[in-house]
Amino acid sequence: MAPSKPITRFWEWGKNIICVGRNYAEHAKEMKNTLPTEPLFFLKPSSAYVREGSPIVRPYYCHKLHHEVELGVVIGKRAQEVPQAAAMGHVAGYALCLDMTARDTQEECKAKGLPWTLAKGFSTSCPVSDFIPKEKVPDPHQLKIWLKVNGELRQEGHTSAMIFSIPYVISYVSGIIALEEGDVILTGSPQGVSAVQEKDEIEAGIEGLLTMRFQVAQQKYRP
Ligand SMILES: O=C([O-])CC(=O)C(=O)O
Ligand SMILES: [Mg+2]
Repeated sequence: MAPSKPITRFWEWGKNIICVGRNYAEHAKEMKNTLPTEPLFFLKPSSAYVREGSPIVRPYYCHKLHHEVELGVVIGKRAQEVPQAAAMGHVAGYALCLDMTARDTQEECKAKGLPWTLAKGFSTSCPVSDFIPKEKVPDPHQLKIWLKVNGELRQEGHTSAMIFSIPYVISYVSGIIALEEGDVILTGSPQGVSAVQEKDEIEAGIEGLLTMRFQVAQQKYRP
């Protein structure tokens, strides 16, 4: 059944957040990762969304919280086993997303062969902008995305540099996970990821379309 809320507030729908990793060669290189031959992907829980006005909270177990600025693709129509040629017909629009990453935890998970959930799926790990309808974006592979910390430019990337295009990612993922209306695909981070501290101000944008700002806070809770 179609959700009754407008897709302009997709982050309230409780749908899937699918994240592609290592989709920009320069970022894979800075992380000393090999280039993927097929998209690498992982999930965040939908409760990971956070909106402007609320802080990004560094988890109590993390000492190296990294920002990754990424273009989010918002699915508008269920997609299962969709060929590349039809993939863009399943897109409702876009959003700017941050794939906040507990990098030290991720390194530990990689070394131990454990899943990345603690590193990628904690609450507030997916700051998200307003919805951008697809009509406003003639070509999603011609966007400049950027991120500043305390006014200093840290990331600047062009979506033309993606290794796997948006139609390919939709086609590939839809052959494994059925995509639903309101799902979002984070398309991977360009280079320049770096650590942020409590009280840091993160500003990110898609050139010519929108900007968003978040402050970093520290989780006080200990189990
Ligand atoms: O954290 C990573 O290594 C992968 C990732 O999310 C990205 O490349 O955007
Ligand atoms: Mg990422």
